[in-house]
Amino acid sequence: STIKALPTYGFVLLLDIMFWLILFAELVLLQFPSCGGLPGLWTFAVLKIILINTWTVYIDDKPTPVVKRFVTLVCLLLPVFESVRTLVGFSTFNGRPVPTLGMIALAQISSIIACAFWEMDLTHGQKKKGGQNLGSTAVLKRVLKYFMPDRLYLMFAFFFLILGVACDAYIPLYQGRVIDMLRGQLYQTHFLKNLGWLALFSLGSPLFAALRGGTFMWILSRLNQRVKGLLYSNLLQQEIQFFEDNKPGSLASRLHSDVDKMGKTVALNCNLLVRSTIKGVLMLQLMVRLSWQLTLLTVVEMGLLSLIQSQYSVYSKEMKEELQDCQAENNRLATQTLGNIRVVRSCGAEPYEAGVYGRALDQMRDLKTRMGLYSATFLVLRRVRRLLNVGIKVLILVQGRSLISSGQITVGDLLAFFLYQGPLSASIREFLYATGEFESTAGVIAKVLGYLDRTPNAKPAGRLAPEALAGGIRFQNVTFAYPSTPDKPVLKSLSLEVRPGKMTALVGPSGGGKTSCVSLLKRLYEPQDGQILLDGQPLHSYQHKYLHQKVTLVPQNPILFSGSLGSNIGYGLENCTLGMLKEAARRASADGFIESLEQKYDTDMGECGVKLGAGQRQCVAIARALVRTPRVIILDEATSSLDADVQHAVARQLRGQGVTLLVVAHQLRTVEEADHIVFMEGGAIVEQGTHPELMASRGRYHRHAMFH
Ligand SMILES: Nc1ncnc2c1ncn2[C@@H]1O[C@H](COP(=O)(O)OP(=O)(O)OP(=O)(O)O)[C@@H](O)[C@H]1O
Repeated sequence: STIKALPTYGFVLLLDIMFWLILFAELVLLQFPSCGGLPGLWTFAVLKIILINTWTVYIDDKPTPVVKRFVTLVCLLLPVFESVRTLVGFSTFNGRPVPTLGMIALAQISSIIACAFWEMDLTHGQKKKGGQNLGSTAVLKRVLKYFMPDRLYLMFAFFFLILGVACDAYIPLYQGRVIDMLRGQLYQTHFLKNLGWLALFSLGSPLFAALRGGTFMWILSRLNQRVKGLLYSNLLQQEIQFFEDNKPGSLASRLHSDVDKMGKTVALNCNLLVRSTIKGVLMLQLMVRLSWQLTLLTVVEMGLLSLIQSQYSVYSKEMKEELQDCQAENNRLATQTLGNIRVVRSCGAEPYEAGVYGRALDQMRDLKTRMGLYSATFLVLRRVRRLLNVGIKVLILVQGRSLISSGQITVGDLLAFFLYQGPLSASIREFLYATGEFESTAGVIAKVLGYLDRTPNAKPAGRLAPEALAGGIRFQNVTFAYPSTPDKPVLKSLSLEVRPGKMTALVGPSGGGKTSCVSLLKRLYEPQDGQILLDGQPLHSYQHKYLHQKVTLVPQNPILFSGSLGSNIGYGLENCTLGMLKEAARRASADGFIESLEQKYDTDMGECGVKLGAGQRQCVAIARALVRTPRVIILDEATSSLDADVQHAVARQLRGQGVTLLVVAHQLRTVEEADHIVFMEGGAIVEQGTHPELMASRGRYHRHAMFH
């Protein structure tokens, strides 16, 4: 699209030149002394935008937004530049009829460079999850959105940045002037004034740099806090499968190091980009004022240098990464083989392993040869560049000498010119570094943005939260496969009724689908077909918090968090009193051992969690479920570690509450008393009834009971 739009860009530049020529001609013909200062320049720019935008339609039916941006940039760059200069008090524009030809050319070249960077996107596009392409410009725009709440502070930061850069840019100019005065070339009356400016700029430069740096750091810390908070709460909303696909370690690294990297890259590189661009343009303009011929020579030399340097940096970075990967792979190969030497030996695979390692070494050798070739070529180019540099310096001196002798510039001007060369090349390097650096981290940033934007792959929770809940559950033709194995349904058109206030048991061999039913009931996954009803309403129509408070799960291996034992029982509940904790612990038969602990409910689980036995942990988990005053309690092998007496005491307690009990068990002894027993195998219900009924029918349940 860029190539296709080239004639349009050319047309825009031609129109711009044509308008300037018309302006020059009119001023000469009508004998106007100026174009009307800044207001005139702005009016002229706005007129140009309207006319050029209207006329580009003749050459391009549908000009892209980039073309429109280009038109705006070409037209507005000069008035903006002159306005800023007038604001900081350095404009000489008011004294001139119109900007010089050099300035107009500079504005056009800057616009071309800026648009080229923007449109080329400088990226190869980063693949977003779902195959969507997210280029680095889009990434940058997205990240800038997160800076928006701090836009006022950002304005301050950029204000300090511009002031600092302006000070930096004017220091060499005044150094040259002061030197001229020392040589008596300029009027001595100006000496103190120029010295004052020099001192002011020299003081302003570090002061504004410090203010700019401090403000940026502060904005950055606020951005990190904001993005991490948003990312963390969005991660917590994701469906369970997401956490199976993305390991906690990688998510934590996204949350911490990648968000830090994102903020740092964008803030520091925007800072560098703006600083180097403004500084570069300001210095170029001052250099053009000193001598456009010398500037042209310098720009040619620096362009070549930057091109060579940036190409080499890109290649060397890519190859270093390739080398690191190659080394890691070789390391892995050697460790794997040497670590499993018994298997290698017993399979007689030594020659095979030696061959594999040999091929990996060949790859490494080829890579190192390529690296050597590149660095040798770069060395030659650097020598050539050094020669070029000396040649151009000699040309500048020769040209400078003739300009001095013709009185066009002073010795101070020539000195100032040389003083500008170093900072200008540093600005170009900074600019290239910033764009390269941003490009290399665009992938990391795109990933963070992908997580920030991710919407959970589950039905959103509803608003139902009835005061009274009977606790009846019905599975209606539920078909379910785990998202990681979509072709392998673990529940096949399952229909099941769990009566309110009764005890229902799910039994059957391992892998039959019992835990999957429980997971669906807790909405950890969504069924692909059919629905699950709670008191006649689909599960997803209940409020998220309400559902998990009324339907509680006690897993076989409960997880206790660090913190006090009390906070573990009341986990996730606001306004949970000690009385409520004690009552829940009593009903879960956990009060006995808790009271024996030195700090009772304040005992720190970080230290003590590991000391609790499996049975005690299960009691804490049952208390955690009971403190929520649930209407449905799911016990997934939840009392397997309790001794028989405690098991019966807990079961009696729970049955006496009138709550619905859904018990998953391997040991049939624990479910003999259940009101209803469902035998599951291969994701379907094979048999159901009471214990005596099922035993009498002598089917699968009976056979299973014989072995358990
Ligand atoms: N997260 C998962 N991803 C993919 N498949 C799973 C997942 N969890 C369980 N499965 C599979 O689903 C099937 C049913 O497992 P489920 O845990 O529901 O059976 P179960 O009857 O509870 O067995 P157990 O008594 O051993 O816990 C099994 O084949 C299992 O391999």
